[in-house]
Amino acid sequence: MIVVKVGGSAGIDYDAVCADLAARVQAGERFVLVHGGSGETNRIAEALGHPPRFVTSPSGYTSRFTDRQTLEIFEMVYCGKMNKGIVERLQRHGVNAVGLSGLDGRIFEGRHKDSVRAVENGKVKVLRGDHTGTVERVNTHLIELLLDSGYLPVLTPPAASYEGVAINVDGDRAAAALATALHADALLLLSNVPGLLRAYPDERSLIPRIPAHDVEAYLEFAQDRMKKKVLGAAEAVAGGVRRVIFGDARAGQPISAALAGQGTVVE
Ligand SMILES: Nc1ncnc2c1ncn2[C@@H]1O[C@H](COP(=O)(O)OP(=O)(O)OP(=O)(O)O)[C@@H](O)[C@H]1O
Repeated sequence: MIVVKVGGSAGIDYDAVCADLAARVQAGERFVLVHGGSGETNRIAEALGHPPRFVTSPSGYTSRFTDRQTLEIFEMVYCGKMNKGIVERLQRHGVNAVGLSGLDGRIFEGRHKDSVRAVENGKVKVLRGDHTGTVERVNTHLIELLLDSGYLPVLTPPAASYEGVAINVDGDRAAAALATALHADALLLLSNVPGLLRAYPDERSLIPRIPAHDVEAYLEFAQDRMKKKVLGAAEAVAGGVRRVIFGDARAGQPISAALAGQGTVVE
């Protein structure tokens, strides 16, 4: 079983990802796909007159401040346009994909964090009305039912809070929790970069290997949103996933290339 998370940044080639995935599914491999949608969400939020707001925590992590209106735009894009676009591509390749959010069947569950500490103009502020959280529990029953019946699950945030409220969660860390819960052999985190770069954005500075016991030491190379990927990788290996690969989803056969060892391999 392999969990693939494909991001939502500009430049990702979903046709390439879906064609590669379909061929491998048809050859008999088991996959679950998780996806993001940040680039398109930013674009649509701007167009709807409710531009995105990113906040940076005192420890340096960047996240989307998700008020109710942002959550609804987020759902339109992630669960609607992005999810159905991927399901449609897979269906065209003859794979019976089923698109679900973490809310559906409570696949992804976690605590709702209503307030966030953010550094703005050098000062720490507490912002309320945030619909975010972190996946703490993965309910795999529905996914296993689908897999056992020959469907390919295509999952996306948001998650469900314990009270049943939709919460925006990081897709990379959700995929890491999923890979752990499913005892996956590998977790692929595919995005619009060749892997983890030592000197971002210089693509020649790709870090090819990271020892599994030392992932957190590599957080220093990751800026802003890449930090969550490195954290997700650390969580997955701590959860028993033997291999995590940061791979390139911009062209070619992104899944096969990552499984062949291209990108940054954590093991
Ligand atoms: N050291 C680094 N190596 C590689 N990329 C980095 C590094 N530091 C920061 N980045 C940035 O991290 C980005 C990838 O993270 P991001 O969360 O934007 O992608 P995603 O997974 O495609 O999106 P989504 O949130 O929609 O799932 C890259 O596009 C790059 O700009």
